[in-house]
Amino acid sequence: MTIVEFLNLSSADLLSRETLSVLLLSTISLIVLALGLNDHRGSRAKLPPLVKYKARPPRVAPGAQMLIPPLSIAQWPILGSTFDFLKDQAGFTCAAYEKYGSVFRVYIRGHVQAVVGKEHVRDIFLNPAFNFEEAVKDEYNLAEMIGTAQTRLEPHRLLAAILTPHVARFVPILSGVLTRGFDVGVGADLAAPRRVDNPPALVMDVLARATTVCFFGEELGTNAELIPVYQDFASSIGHFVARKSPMLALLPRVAKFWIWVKFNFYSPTAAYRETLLKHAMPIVHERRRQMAELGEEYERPVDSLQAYLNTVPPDEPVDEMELGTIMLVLIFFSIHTTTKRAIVCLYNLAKYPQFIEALLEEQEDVLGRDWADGSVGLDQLQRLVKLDSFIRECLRTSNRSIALPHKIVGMDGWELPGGYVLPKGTVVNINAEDLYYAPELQGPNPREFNAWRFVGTDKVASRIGPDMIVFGLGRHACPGRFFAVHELKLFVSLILKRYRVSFPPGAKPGDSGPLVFAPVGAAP
Ligand code: HEM
Repeated sequence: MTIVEFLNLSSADLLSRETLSVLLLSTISLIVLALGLNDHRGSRAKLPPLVKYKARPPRVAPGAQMLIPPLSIAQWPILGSTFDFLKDQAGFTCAAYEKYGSVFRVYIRGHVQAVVGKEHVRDIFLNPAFNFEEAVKDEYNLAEMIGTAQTRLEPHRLLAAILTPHVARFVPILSGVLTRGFDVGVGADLAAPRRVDNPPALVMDVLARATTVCFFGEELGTNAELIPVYQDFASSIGHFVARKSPMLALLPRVAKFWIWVKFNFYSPTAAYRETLLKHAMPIVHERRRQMAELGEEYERPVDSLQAYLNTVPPDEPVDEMELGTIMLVLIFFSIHTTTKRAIVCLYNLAKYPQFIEALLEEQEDVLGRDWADGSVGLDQLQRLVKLDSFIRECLRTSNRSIALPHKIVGMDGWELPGGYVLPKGTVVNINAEDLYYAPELQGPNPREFNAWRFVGTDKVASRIGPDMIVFGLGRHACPGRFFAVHELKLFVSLILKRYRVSFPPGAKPGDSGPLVFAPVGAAP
């Protein structure tokens, strides 16, 4: 939620059950605050910008100064710098960097947290002393929220078994379903330009169907009762994870308690799982019946659901809790993440039309003209190098400024240049501005959107490294990134093939708002 959205909350929002409940919890929290029992060590009175660290001194090399890094500007009680940060994330982060250097602390969204520059990325992602799950556990327990805590499922291993090996076979399926999605969402035989008022909703609809057809097959992927589950599950969890309510955003302890109450007494996850299973189980039974009856003769569907069923011994029943959770895991990690980046690609096509001609030329050279029906293959997608660079540039330029928190768990204190020490338990974020706009990592003029920035380099869109952490890095790096990039490539290719996207007359080019889809040939 931006500050503008916060200030524009209607009285209905303010009187909503959630806000009122949170207000009550907030009052309790304020009393706790007043008693000094919280850990918001951000107020000026308690923590001057640069202090000697005294309590529980961490182990440091002999002679090293024991300094914790400075706390950034504009501190308010409880709010810290939250609103300044939300108002202009990039400006706030760059100003703090300018003032304090590569390591500083911020007091945002109810926590004092550290922010470090690009030179520390490897440490944070590759050193097991830093832990992502522990960082977010202060606020919520994702495994409990999406249900994996009640099963033996490990998302990384799961995808290695039921998604990654099948990605090549999903490519033609994706192109077919995406084509149909655009037929419905924008129009199959568009004769004149059409204004789309809510492009993000269109993108979500098109991608949710395409993704879930690959995961669960045609019938479940296009099931009208399940489409809202695919679209809403992640945001229903994200509402809590991102702490969208202003009260939740500012009071992490209250938020944690609220999430605990919500997920222990009226878990939305259980309801979503039940709806999924209601539709999935008859299909599962039918597939297993045919597997048993026809054996090798059975033409097994190409989807992740079938890949999972192949692992269940024929004489054992399918564990419904496990299957339902697998479906939720796939939905949770894939749809919103990919949709968000597809929306960025869409608006960038409208903002930077100068790149379109070359993208189209490449498309016709590599794919020919009649590929959209599902005849495209993975090898062809891999030859779309200009498109790949365009997508990586979209990924590079669309990140949160302070991102990917990890908690120091495996050492008493982390020593940094300048004599600073971050004690065990500190949550450390990456300064994404420093990383994504450093010429030594990204090439010349990093603030400029250059679609061909990565052409002729080995930096493909799915390649992670200390210069690209949009998919994380190290042990927990996103296992769905190859699938996601293929999907983005097909999504952009289809738009290029069929439409010219622009902002409505008089509208300022930006990252949101209505767009005009003109059929190719009728473009202005
Ligand atoms: C553009 C789209 C996507 C983005 C930006 C993205 C980003 C991320 C990030 C940042 C992480 C955390 C990495 C870390 O902790 O180091 C992650 C983890 C994960 N992603 Fe993605 N992701 C995307 C698409 C997908 C898709 C399509 C799937 C397929 C289901 C997927 C499945 C997962 C899973 C299962 C994890 C957890 C891995 C673990 O905990 O070991 N993601 N993703």
